[in-house]
Amino acid sequence: MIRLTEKPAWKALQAHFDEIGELHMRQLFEEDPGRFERYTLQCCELLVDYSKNRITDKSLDLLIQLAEQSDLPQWIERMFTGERINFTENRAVLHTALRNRSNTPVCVDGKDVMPDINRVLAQMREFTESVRSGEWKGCSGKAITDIVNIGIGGSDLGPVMATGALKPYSGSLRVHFVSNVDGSQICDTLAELDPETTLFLVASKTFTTQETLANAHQARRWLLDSAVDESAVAKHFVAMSTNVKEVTAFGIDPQNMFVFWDWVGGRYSLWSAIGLSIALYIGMDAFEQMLEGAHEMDKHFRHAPLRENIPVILAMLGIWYHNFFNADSHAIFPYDEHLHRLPAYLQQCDMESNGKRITRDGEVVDYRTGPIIWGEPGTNGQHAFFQLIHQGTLLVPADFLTGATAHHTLDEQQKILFSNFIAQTEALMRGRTAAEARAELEAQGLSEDEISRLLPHKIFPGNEPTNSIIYPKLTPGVLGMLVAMYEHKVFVQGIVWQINSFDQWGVELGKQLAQVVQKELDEASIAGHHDSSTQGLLNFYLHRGKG
Ligand SMILES: O=P(O)(O)OC[C@H]1O[C@H](O)[C@H](O)[C@@H](O)[C@@H]1O
Repeated sequence: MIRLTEKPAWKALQAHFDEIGELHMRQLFEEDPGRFERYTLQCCELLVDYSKNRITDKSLDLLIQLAEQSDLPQWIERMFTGERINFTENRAVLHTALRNRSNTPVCVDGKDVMPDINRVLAQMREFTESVRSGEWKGCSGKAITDIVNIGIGGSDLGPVMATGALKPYSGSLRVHFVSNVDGSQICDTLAELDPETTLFLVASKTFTTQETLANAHQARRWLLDSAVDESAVAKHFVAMSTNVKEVTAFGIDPQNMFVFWDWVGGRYSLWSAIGLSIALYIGMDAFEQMLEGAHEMDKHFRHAPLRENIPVILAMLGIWYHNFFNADSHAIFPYDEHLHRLPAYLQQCDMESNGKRITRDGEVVDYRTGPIIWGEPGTNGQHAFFQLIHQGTLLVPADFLTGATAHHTLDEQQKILFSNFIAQTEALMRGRTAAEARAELEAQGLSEDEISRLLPHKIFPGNEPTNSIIYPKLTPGVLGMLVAMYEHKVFVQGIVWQINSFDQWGVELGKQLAQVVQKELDEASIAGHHDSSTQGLLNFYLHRGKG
């Protein structure tokens, strides 16, 4: 494998950066009135305007050449056709099959996975309809009113994000999420609930995750405290997992189990049975609309030429900033309150996928890989950290997302929201020159002394890159498209960076050490092999702050 930094397109990008790295977007817009037309892409209802980026046609040519020199089209096919591209875990990567609404066969080792997928979707439909209609009864004969999803990481973040996003489509069931091993979360959640009308969904791909099992056992004890006997578990617990053995060992009837498969990565699993809480909340029809939206994006990603391909363009722009401008982070700003957990969801999707430093050849990389993903909904961020983006010293490329229409009827507020979306992306691009700042201060009637004192503080460099991602309304289909768009963006970057985006060995070490420490705490005896900091903290805990 040719090292990334040895590729001709990489070297050409380096030279190109030296030429245009300082160029201001203001100038690019002034010189080129067709910039919006040329630098926008559409997939169904989704419009992506990437014109406010520090690029020219040549930058795009070179970035696309880099994608080609990374064999991206071949890698896309390898993923969609079920090759075991997650080679450190020897697994295929087929979350796209979960939303393959055209139902064409998708084979892993010669076996079509579509019949199994369709079987679980049918099982989810039957179950969700039964719970939502009140036909499914709890152990005392009452209908279910509250769903508690117990899971963490990929078994939590997707459902949390999607149920938040699709709240306007919800029915009468309330949904709660317990992920943290901190007992406060399950205690606070259960305190509001009635065991007779609560249904627990234990969501865990492996069914061995410590946090999830601790919370699930606690929920089971809470239920049984008020139930006549253990048969209540069958009416109040279901599981979504790949591990039948552990689900059975926990005491959940395999009849109440919704399976998925090892070729579904945890952080790509909201389309699978892990999405059961979403389906219960919004109904199976709306859940399938979400799958359809994702499928539209999959078709676009698989078939659109690289230059017109939304995830490819977003990915290559990210590479442009992280690798050539040395940007450390990428921000996600949804101007859509319902997407308030999208940044958290994308943190796992992106950072667990591309936070790697070893190439597919086992070498340490000599370039940056995955960025820090962060963000908050607009307009809240504006009143908190936007100062740094406008006038600080760091370059923070950002995605701004919004819907043209809201689900509420407060048109005036929607207009204010949209105005802010537009104003921020414009201000970040244009900035404010010294001459503009001076003119403003003069118009306020300030003395020359006051003007020269204030002027440097009133200048905005601008030239901060943003993508504007806009849709008519946040429907299940649009949400599916958005999430699939980001999944594929992450895929493209992983391919170019020559890493495996689908394993997550980096989460293991902490888990192993926690077990050692837990044993020491159980025995109230510390083995003494820790460093002085760790030892001191353990002593503090054991003596409850007195030692
Ligand atoms: O679904 P589970 O097997 O319980 O795993 C939950 C989470 O555990 C680990 O921390 C992994 O890093 C995540 O990718 C995964 O989503």
